[in-house]
Amino acid sequence: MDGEPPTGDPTVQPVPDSVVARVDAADTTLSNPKTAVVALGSNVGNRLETLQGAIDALEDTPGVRVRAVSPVYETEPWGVPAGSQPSYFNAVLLVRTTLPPEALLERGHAIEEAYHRVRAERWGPRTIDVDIVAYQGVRSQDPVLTLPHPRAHERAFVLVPWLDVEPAADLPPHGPVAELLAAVDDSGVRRRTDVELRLPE
Ligand SMILES: Nc1ncnc2c1ncn2[C@@H]1O[C@H](COP(=O)(O)OP(=O)(O)OP(=O)(O)O)[C@@H](O)[C@H]1O
Ligand SMILES: Nc1nc2c(c(=O)[nH]1)N=C(CO)CN2
Repeated sequence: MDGEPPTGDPTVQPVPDSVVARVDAADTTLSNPKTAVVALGSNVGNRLETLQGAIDALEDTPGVRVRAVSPVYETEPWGVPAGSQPSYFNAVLLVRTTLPPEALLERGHAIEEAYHRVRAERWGPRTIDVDIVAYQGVRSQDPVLTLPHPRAHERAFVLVPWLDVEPAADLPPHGPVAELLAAVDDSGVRRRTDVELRLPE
């Protein structure tokens, strides 16, 4: 018959090159997880339970594995007048993920919503804050997702727990986290040895 493919199976259509390229690119992402640094903070409600809930929710996300969880630090609110807010619990996680950075941020926002975080004022009190501190070598100036996080280098409440889980950490373009830490005031960052966050099984 006219037009019959030479292979003999008339149902097999050739796959366009553009589709093959897209599928191959997706496969590379899936088999090539990246490391991201995620900072958590909470200063409203049961801070420890909320941080643990956020860790568990991240672990339950397809394409995300929580690899390391820092100790818990009780920290003085940064960027607001002294005494105007309750103290925070802060922690930092290392995650391995096949999600692109934007999808990881979206997941962080969904977790914030699940904890009824209210965005009323800049740096206002919150049940949970999920920040992407860094995503394996990615640099972005996009205000929706700036990478690395544009204020991480000046925040002892991020640098101290980050160094715990990654002693050789580096924060481009600022430099080694250990050196950055030496340059900031960490007097308001106290380790809470009486409480602990669990790495999900
Ligand atoms: N690396 C990042 N991690 C998380 N959010 C980011 C990042 N870069 C940009 N953003 C954007 O910042 C916006 C405000 O975030 P959020 O309300 O958590 O700020 P904040 O925690 O009060 O302050 P800060 O950004 O100083 O930590 C978010 O809607 C998000 O799109
Ligand atoms: N101690 C402390 N201060 C903050 C924190 C935080 O997590 N911990 N988060 C802020 C906005 O992201 C602003 N100030």
